[in-house]
Amino acid sequence: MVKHLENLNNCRCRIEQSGGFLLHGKRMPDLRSGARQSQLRSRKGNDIQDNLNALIPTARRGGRGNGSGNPMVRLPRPEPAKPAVQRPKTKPTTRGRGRKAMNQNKNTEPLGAAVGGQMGTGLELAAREEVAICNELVAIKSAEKPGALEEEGNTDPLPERIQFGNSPIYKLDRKLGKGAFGQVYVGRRVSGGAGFTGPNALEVALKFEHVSSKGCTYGPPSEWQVYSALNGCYGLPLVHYKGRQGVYYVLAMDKLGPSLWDVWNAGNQMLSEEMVSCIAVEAIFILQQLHLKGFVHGDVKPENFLLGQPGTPDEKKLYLVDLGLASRWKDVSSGCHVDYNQKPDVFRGTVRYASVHAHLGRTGSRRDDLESLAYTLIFLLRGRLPWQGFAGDNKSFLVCKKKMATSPELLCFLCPSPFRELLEIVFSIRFDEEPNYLKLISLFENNIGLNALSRPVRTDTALQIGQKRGRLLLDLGDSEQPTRKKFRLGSPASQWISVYNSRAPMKQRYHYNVTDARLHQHLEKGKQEGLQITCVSSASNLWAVILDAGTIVPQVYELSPVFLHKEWIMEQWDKNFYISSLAGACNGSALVVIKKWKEGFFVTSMATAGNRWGIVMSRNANFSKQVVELDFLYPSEGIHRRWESGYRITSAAATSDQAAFILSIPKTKRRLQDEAQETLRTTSFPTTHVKVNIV
Ligand SMILES: Nc1ncnc2c1ncn2[C@@H]1O[C@H](COP(=O)(O)OP(=O)(O)OP(=O)(O)O)[C@@H](O)[C@H]1O
Repeated sequence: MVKHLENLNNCRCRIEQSGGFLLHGKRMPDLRSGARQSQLRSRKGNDIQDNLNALIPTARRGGRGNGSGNPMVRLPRPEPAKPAVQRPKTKPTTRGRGRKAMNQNKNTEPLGAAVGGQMGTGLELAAREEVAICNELVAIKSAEKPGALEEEGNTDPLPERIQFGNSPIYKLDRKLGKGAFGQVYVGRRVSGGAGFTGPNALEVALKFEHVSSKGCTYGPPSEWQVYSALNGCYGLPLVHYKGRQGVYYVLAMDKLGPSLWDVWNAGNQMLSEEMVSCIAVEAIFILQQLHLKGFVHGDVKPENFLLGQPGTPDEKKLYLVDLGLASRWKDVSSGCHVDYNQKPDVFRGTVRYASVHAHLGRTGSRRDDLESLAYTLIFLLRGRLPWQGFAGDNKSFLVCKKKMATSPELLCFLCPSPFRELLEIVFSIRFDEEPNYLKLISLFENNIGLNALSRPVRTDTALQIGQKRGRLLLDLGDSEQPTRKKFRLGSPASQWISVYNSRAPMKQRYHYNVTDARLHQHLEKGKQEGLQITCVSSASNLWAVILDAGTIVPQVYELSPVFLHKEWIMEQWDKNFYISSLAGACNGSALVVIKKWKEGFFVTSMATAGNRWGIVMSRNANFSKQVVELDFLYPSEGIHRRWESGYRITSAAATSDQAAFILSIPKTKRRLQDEAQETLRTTSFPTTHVKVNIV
C-alpha cells in the first residue's frame, strides 16, 4: 500500500510472539512497561461504532444532499431506503458535553464551526456487505448542541439572593463573565464579612449553570466534583459553597480579576515576551500541581487563566478556572494511568487551542494540557495562530491538519527560542509519560530573571530584556533527555506501509509498479498456479498486488476506470461474491459508506483514491471487536498500545495527509495475541523485506 506519511526514515516496528516490541532492533522499555500495566487493568470496550463514526460526516448525515460538490452515489438496493447513516447519539462526556461551545463574545471560534467532515452522504448496498466513500477520514465532533445556544434558550431569571444552607446571604451583583455553560456574577455579602478572598470575603464569584444545560443532565455539573477533589490546589480559586437554587446550580468561589484574554485584548492584542514568559512559568507550575492531583484540565486557553482581583496583592497572580472538561489521567483505585483509547468522533476542548491528540479523539493526558498551553502562550505573544480563520463544517479537521503540518520552527518563527523548545518537547511526550515540568519551566527562566521556584511568579515580575539574570539551580535533566523523533515535520512524504502477519508457510507472490496493461497478465498467471489476490494497492496509478495460495475460495476481479464500478459489484453480490480487497489510483473517484453499526458489520477492507476513502464493511466478518487508529502520521504509539491489548491490524489505508488503521480482535478461538505482526515504513516498495518475509 502506498502511504503518504511523515518523512520518517525507514523505521521498523515489530511485535514478537512474546509480546515485546522492537524498534530498530532495540527494546522500548518505557513504552512496554507502561502499556503492559495498562493491559492489566480492565479495558473499556472499544466500540467500532463509536470509533468509526469518524468515517462519516456529521454535517451531512440524514440523507441530505452533498453540499460539498462531491459526487453523491446512490445505488439501487433491495430494501426500502433508510437514512444513509444513523449516527448514535453521543453520550455525555464527563460534563455531559462532547465538546465545548465558545462564548461568541470571546475570541474563540463559534462552536458550530467545530464540526469536521465534508463528505458526501452514503448509500445502502447489499445486505451483507457495504461500501463507503468519503472525501476525508476526519475526526468528527460530537453532535451535541452548542451549550451557548442552550443557554440562550434559558430565560429563567437568576435568583437575586443566594444562600447555601447556613452560608451568608449573597446579593447578585454585576456580571463577571459568561461561558458556553455558565454565567458568572459577583455575589455581594448582604451582611458581615471581610477581605477579598476566603469564605468570609465581602464578594464572591457565583457561577450559575441551568439545570437543563447539557452538563447537568445527570445532576450537578461534573465540575463540582472536580473542584471538591481539587479544592485548595495551587493556582485554582477556592470554592466556598455550592448548591441548587431553583433552576440553577450555583458555585460560590473566590472572585478573581480579568482573564489573560482580557489582558491581551486590552494590551493591543499582544503581550510582551517577559510577561508571557512569566505566564509560562507560572502556568506550567499550576498545571503540574493539577496533574499531581491526578487530573488534567482539558481546556487550557487564555480565557481560562485569570489574574487575581485588581487592587489586591494578588492582582498579578495567575489562576486557572473552568474545570468543566477536567478528567482523571490517573485511576483513583489503582493509581495507574488511565487506558489509552481513540474515539475519533469525540472532541473535547476548544478548537483553537486543543492538542492534536484531542482533535483525534484520544484519551486526554498530561501532554495535552501542555500542548494547549504552548498554543496559548504563542497566541498571547504573537497575537495569532496559523490555524485561525478556518470556517465551515470541517473547520476542526482543517485546524487539526494545519496544526499537524506546522512545525515548531514555523509556528515559532519570530518567537524566542524557549517557545520553540517548549513545543518540541511537548510534541514528543508520550500518552502516559510524566512531563519534565522543571525542564519546561527552566526554558523561560532567562526571560524572567527570577528564581522560578519562588511562588507565585507574578505576571509582572519580568526583568527588562538585556538585564543580567542569575542562573536557576535546577536539575534540567538534559542528560536524560532521550533523543526523540520529532513527529511534526511539516509536509508529509510518500511512504509505503506494509503489514506482516505470521502464518503457516504458504506460497506468496507480489508484483509492484504494474501498469494497467500488465495487471491482467500477472493475475492470470498467478491464478493458473493456484495463487489468488489477497491485497491490492496503488501508487501513482501503478499497482501493487499480493497473491497467495492460502485463499481457497473462488475469486473474480475487475480493473475499472472508476473507483467503484457499481453495476459490476452488484452483479457479483448477486452471485454471492463479496469484496475482499480494493484500491484506488490517484485519479480514482469516490465510494460511499453506509454503516449498519448495530447489525454486526465490521470493516474488512479500506482503500483510498486521491483524498477519498473507500471502506468495505462485512457482516459475519468473524471479529469480536474493532478499533480505528487515525492520524495524520503513522500512529505508532496507538498501534503498539492496541497490539498489547490483543488487537492486530486488519486493514490500513492512507491519503496524502491521513492514515487509518483498523485493528481487530477475532471471534474465533485462534488467539491473535499469539500471532506476530509487524509494520514497516519505507519510502520505496520494500522488495528486500518482502522477499525475506515471504516463504
Ligand atoms: N472566579 C472567578 N472570578 C471572576 N471571574 C470569573 C471567575 N470564574 C469565571 N469567571 C469569568 O466567567 C467566565 C466564564 O467562566 P467559565 O469559563 O468557568 O464558564 P464556562 O461556561 O465553563 O466557560 P467555557 O465556555 O470556557 O466552558 C470566565 O471566562 C471568566 O471571565
